[in-house]
Amino acid sequence: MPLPTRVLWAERNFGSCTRVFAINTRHTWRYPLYSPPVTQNRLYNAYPALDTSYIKPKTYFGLGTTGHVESKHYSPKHNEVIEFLNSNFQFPRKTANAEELAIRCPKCRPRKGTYYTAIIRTDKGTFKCSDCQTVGLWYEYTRRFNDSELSKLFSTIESLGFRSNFSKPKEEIERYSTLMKDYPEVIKWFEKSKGLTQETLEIFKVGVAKYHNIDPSNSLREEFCITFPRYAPYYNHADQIEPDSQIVRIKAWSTESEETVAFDPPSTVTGLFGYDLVPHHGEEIILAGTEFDAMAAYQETKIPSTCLPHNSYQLSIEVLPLLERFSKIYLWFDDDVAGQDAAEKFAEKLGIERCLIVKSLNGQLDGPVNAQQALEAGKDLKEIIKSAKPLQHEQIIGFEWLRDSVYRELVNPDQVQGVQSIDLPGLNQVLKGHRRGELTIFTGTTGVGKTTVLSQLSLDYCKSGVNTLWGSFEIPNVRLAKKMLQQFAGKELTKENIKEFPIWAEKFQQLPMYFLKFFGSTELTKVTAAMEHAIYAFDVQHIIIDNLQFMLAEQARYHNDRWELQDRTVGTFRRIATERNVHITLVVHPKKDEREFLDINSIFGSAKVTQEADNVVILQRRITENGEIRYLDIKKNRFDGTLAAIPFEFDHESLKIRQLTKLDHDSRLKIRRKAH
Ligand SMILES: Nc1ncnc2c1ncn2[C@@H]1O[C@H](COP(=O)(O)OP(=O)(O)OP(=O)(O)O)[C@@H](O)[C@H]1O
Repeated sequence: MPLPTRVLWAERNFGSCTRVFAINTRHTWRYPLYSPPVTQNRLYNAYPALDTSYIKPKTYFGLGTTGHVESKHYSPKHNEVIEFLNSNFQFPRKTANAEELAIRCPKCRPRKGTYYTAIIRTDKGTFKCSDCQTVGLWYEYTRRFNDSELSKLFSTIESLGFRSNFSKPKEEIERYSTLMKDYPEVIKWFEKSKGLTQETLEIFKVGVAKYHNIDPSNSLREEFCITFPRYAPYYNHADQIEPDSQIVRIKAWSTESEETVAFDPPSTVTGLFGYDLVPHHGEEIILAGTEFDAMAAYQETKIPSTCLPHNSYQLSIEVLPLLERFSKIYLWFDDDVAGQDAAEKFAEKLGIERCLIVKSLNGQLDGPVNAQQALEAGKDLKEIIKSAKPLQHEQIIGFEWLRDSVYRELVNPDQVQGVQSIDLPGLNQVLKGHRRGELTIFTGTTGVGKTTVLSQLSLDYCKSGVNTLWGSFEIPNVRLAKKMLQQFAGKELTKENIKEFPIWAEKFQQLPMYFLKFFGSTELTKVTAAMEHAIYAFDVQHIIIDNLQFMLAEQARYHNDRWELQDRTVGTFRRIATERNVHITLVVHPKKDEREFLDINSIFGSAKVTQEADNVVILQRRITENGEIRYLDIKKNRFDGTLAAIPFEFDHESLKIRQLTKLDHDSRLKIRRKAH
């Protein structure tokens, strides 16, 4: 398809995706070709024949951020309405009248039945909703669209790197599924251990390929992998109504280590597993936890099924537009504490009136906890899905929900305790785990290693699926990310081994780790707005603020104002932690204190700081004749009161700390005592 006019673009990195402002030069840059801005992939989807000579990358033209069509009297050009609807994943539907399309109303969301209650004229862009009776011009349609939550741009959060193209030619990627038939042993494995048929694998275009396993515990070798493709709608020509589908991302999963080896490309792109199976007029979909669950659910119920795009409970903003068209969404995650928490959170995000929560246990005390296990155990998945229920309103709780939740907590005490640290098992013994909804105050003298330890710990939890947001107000993100990458790789990356950098970086990029772009003194309202957005857009569960003093620097004129501001800030973080159910770790410097060991009163500010906290951790340094010993000293633990100091040593190569065994610790102290 020829490009209608010259197009320039301005590219900016927003969160985990690159957004492209496409600007139609024929209209003297008055409005972007797409409104709101589209991702690079979407621009290419719409214009596969896009000539790169038309494009001036990485230039920001300073248009209004959402790029509204400016005039009320503007009438859309030929095909502009369809292109706009398609590029914003509106999935318009044909009607008896060739000039009219059925669309979702930009204003209302009907409580029952289909969402496609509005009609839009393809030539004028005027629309009318039969449900709420709203009538509007094209200008109003685009404006409502731009004002919606989904289209708000986000410029305060970044993730690392952004390779968004495949590592191999697309034709090769598309061939993966055809290779599966040459591996009967793999097909048999799916049948025997997962209960999934060859037909299901073919329907979902599951394939095989070799990918590098770059997990730190494995050598950097290629592994035989199962490939699960993610599909996105694709439009071949400007007036196409029913889209085709194309592969936009591959998840490579090793049968040997039973873990995800790679995402190709690593950066998040709009696309979902099995999305190509949804009929154009489809009204319902099952959103399961993993590909195995999605395939099991589809195989038994024949309802189109997909799964979460990442390996954690994260429903990122990129895929939300793909789910907007459905009036019924079944959320089928593990029937345990974490899975049901996620189901409730996602139901709120997607709209509780259209979500039904599926519980595999179905009130049973034990048994299979997800769709794939239910299939393997010979359960009737159709019956399970029939008993799915909507989320209760948050202020009205039914006894049945309470009963299930209490039961889940009783049988999964470890999950209630929180995510366990792999690097520092001693911390699990004291704090019992990393829980949502808590506020941790972290302190220690200058240069004792606060950032280093928090970087390692946050990485540790993030690897276990805790979506994390870092607010580093003292050191720039690049330096923090470099430290984190070194800890992740377990070694220093230098000029000599720079070849390994892309491999580690790509693996790192797949972690749900985000960074606030702020640096130095920043207003609290700006920080909290960015935190709120990250919680919504990336399902962030852990936020680290390093540190309070740098964030508030020079914002208060007098000493007392400073304390008042600090108290107010801590109070606000406390409220966000509780209300939004996220763990906030706040680094606070101690008062000037020369004593060898700090205590809870050494923390800068008023007593409110430690009163508001659920946990207080002090990084201590004890000088001995045999060098020094550092400790993670837990001074407050609201969960169960256990307090202890965990001694550790530091490895300069990996920048990681390692807990000292009791023997090591005692022998170091003994030398000290002997010396006295
Ligand atoms: N346990 C340790 N032993 C020796 N060196 C360490 C240890 N932990 C961190 N370091 C090194 O000390 C330096 C300072 O560490 P870091 O920035 O983590 O300290 P901090 O307490 O956050 O500092 P600040 O008070 O300035 O915020 C870094 O170069 C780091 O590699």
